[in-house]
Amino acid sequence: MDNIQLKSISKKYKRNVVSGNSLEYIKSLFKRKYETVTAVSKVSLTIHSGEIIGLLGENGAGKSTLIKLMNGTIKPTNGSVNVLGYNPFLKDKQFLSQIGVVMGQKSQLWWDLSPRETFILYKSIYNLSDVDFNNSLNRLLKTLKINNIIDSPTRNLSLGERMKCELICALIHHPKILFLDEPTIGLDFIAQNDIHRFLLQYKQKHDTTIILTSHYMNDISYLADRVVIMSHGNKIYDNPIDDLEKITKENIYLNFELNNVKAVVKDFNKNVYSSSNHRLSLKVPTNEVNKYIQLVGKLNNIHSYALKELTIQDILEEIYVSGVKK
Ligand SMILES: Nc1ncnc2c1ncn2[C@@H]1O[C@H](COP(=O)(O)OP(=O)(O)OP(=O)(O)O)[C@@H](O)[C@H]1O
Repeated sequence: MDNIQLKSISKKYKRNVVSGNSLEYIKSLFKRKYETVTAVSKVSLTIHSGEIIGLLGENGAGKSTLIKLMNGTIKPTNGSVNVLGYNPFLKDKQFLSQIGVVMGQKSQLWWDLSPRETFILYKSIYNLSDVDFNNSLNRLLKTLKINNIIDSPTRNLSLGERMKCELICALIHHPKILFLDEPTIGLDFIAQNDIHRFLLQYKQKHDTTIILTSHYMNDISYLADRVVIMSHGNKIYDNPIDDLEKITKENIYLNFELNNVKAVVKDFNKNVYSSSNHRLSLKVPTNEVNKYIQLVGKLNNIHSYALKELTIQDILEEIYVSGVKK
């Protein structure tokens, strides 16, 4: 079943423009000049129930704007958005009760309240019965293992503890869709892993649709069923993670130590992954490794070579970087 349908949506923002010199700046206080920024351009996307979508892209690529369009925070300039049968921007109560949102850079916890007190506020916002609230909270606390901290003021908690509490706020009412905008930002490796494990476990149990943005490739490669890459407001890639897995098996890095990389590099232009004075890394089809060793050996004296398997992160980085350069 489709949960989210975006049809050719665009979002343009008006941005105030001020030139560098101070006279222009003072003038602009009286007569403002604007430019139009296209944050999202004609994006179509269908997301099915229970999918985890990993949204990737450089800074300013349009990821947060896309999430805000899906959860109704902003209205598209063009195109249509349908989430669970609703126009999200109309903020129907029924719609809001079926989504949860975590914006990694914006807290939904009250700084001077304890997390438990904040959870109780959410209980009344979502109109949960005592039984539903207590069952849901106890289950979430048990899986996230943070029983011991939820009665301290939020300001005293670590970033990792706060993020786990943010997840409770977003999930206390069992939403069908969870929007996560950089949920692991600033977290150490252990806290990141805790969040990964929790999200996978939660999704398996509740079949929740999850839309996740992150700059950490391991968030995406560990969690996502499907990867969508944005660049300059456009969707440049949209494929299942299994496709990426296949590419990692079909290709391999062949790393050489050579006398003179320059003498070789031009003949392998499209295979070159990286090069320096004495090191050359080629990306080659896995079943043609011997052919490439022989070809390089004919052009230069090979000191040594080694093979390195590709990871999903390598492929994602490549697509991501080529999109940014365009
Ligand atoms: N409220 C706004 N007013 C004007 N411009 C905006 C507004 N919000 C976003 N933009 C611009 O739209 C573009 C896309 O921004 P967006 O926040 O969606 O990118 P992002 O991919 O989430 O970036 P990041 O990874 O840095 O969070 C950027 O150029 C940004 O400056």
